[in-house]
Amino acid sequence: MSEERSVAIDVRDAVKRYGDFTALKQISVSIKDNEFFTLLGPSGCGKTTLLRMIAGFESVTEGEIYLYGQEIANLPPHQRPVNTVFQNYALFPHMTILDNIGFGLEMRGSSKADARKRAGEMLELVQLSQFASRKPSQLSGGQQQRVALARALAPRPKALLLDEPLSALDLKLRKAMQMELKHLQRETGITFVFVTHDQEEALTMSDRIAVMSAGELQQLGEARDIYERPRNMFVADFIGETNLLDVSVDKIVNGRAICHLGGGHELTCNEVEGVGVGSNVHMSVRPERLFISDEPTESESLKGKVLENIFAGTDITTIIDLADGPNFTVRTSNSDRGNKRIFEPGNEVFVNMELGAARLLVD
Ligand SMILES: Nc1ncnc2c1ncn2[C@@H]1O[C@H](COP(=O)(O)OP(=O)(O)OP(=O)(O)O)[C@@H](O)[C@H]1O
Repeated sequence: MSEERSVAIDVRDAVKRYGDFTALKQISVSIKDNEFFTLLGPSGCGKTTLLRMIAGFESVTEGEIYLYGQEIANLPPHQRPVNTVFQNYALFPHMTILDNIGFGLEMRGSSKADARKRAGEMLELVQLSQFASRKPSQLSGGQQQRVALARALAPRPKALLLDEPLSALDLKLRKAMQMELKHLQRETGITFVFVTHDQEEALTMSDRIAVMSAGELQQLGEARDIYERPRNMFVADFIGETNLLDVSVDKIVNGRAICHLGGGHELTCNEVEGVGVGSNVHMSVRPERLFISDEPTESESLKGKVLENIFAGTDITTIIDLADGPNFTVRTSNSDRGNKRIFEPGNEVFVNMELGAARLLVD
């Protein structure tokens, strides 16, 4: 992703209070032009509130929001250069698909002819031209969602705000729509701000992700960075699966922290500012970054015993018990199984990982 992109939406120290309750605590994020940006977090973390503040459906208690350089506190929703797609589509049931898209354009001052022309183009974009004269109830859930997208894109917003737009769809359709949305964003070059509580969806679709919990920003970065270098316990645990262990820092050598896991086992982790020798902290290592062997194969190697194997189609999950230490979950892909021995319960083995796979977490 190019770094020169200009800032589309700039949220500066935004606070949202509902009476005594603080739903957002000083959030700052800069969303770039043409970016697929995701607000990710569990239910109640404040992501919808932030999206609604950008859209203009909620006031900002403190702080500022700039859209393309313009402070928008006093701008009503319909005057902001953004449009929103809601979870429940909110299509007009008595209107045809074409009219559903054209209606909003006419409300904004387009002539009937222009509105119909633009609506037709939008239906083509979402590949629903053949359904132009149907009513929403005559379409599937996925098709209705595409109509909602076409309608939101029709007035040429600079940014599209999407509030859990795929959550009403079944898993298969949802996966297909994830790809479609991603393509649509690339094709139109419009900034997408996408809200979801589904970490896999966020990782699949986003250029960058802001992970939120309890009204606070936990980490902001590219999908891969967030997955591979989670900053804290919350992010490591919320995104993907991980081995989350209690460790104590024994030594700091050349910018690396040598950590004790119990039972005499040691691992080398990254050094973290503010975490000194003697600190009791948490460590995360992803199951797919671990390899099992009967001899140590990497500099980071821990001795243990296989407890069980769980077959899950594409991969096998193995639980390894370190003598007097914690358990590790190891994921071995089935695709390269020919090259890898599958160890049986009771086998004495080593759990190996590259230097850098184990990450210390700040809290
Ligand atoms: N109008 C309101 N009055 C009082 N509290 C509110 C109001 N709207 C939202 N909240 C609270 O603010 C917090 C954040 O809500 P928000 O809808 O932004 O969460 P969310 O992360 O989008 O969750 P979900 O995924 O469940 O939609 C929640 O605790 C919610 O109860």
